[in-house]
Amino acid sequence: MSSPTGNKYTVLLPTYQERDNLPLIVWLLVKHLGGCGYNYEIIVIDDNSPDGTLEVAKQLQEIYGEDKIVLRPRKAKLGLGTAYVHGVKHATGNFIILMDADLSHHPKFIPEFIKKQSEGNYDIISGTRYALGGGVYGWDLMRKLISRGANFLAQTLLRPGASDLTGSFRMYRKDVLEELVSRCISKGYVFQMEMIVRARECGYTLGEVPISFVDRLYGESKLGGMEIVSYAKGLLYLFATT
Ligand SMILES: Nc1nc2c(ncn2[C@@H]2O[C@H](COP(=O)(O)OP(=O)(O)O[C@H]3O[C@H](CO)[C@@H](O)[C@H](O)[C@@H]3O)[C@@H](O)[C@H]2O)c(=O)[nH]1
Repeated sequence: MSSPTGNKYTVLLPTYQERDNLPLIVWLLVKHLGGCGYNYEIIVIDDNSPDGTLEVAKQLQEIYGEDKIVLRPRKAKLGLGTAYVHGVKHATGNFIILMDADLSHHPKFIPEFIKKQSEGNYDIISGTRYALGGGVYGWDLMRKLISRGANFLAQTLLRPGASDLTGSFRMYRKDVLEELVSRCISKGYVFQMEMIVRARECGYTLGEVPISFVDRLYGESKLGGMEIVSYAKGLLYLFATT
């Protein structure tokens, strides 16, 4: 079946300890991309998860095919930002979707990203929790405050022209993403914010789609104290240098 838009979409799924989430997120991606006739591939970038995530990914590859599920594992946990950079090198789509593998980002929004992109011919589509129609469900008050606070600080200091700077559900033109990762120095969660700052520097256009972010049911967040410190350092660095 040919893709309704004539494009190929690569989904990058970074995984660390996502054995229980991977089968469902992959099934939902197959349903919302393959089921709508889109040409797509899913690249799983696993960082040697001790829970056997890679073995589950191999089983999914047998079910859905090697052209649909591509495995690009790494030997150690090297950080979320670098996992995306690694995945981009292997992507064959002309649009690339970055998202979490823990079911916080529902694949049902991807056709909305695709529609928005084609309506405005945007370089980047960013899913936003912090604009009208978006939301966060399942986080405790502390986690909501951390996310809102980080976003507010970044908005105030960087004025980047995107309402959700810390979110990670986005779609990029491949050449745009390649250019941005070549400029980006962040390795961890702060990568998402730096990408938007670099996009503004390059003059790329950005459209937003409201999304609902739902906290994971299985497994645990990897956003610990060290990541928060590194986010704060990254924010100050971007404020001072851009
Ligand atoms: N390969 C790889 N994957 C990783 C790593 N660290 C995290 N991941 C994967 O990255 C995704 C997000 O990680 P979580 O730890 O589940 O993130 P979260 O707490 O739900 O954080 C969400 O909110 C943050 C703040 O808004 C976002 O910055 C973040 O991207 C994410 O959407 C998951 O698929 C997780 O397995 C890593 O070092 N390597």
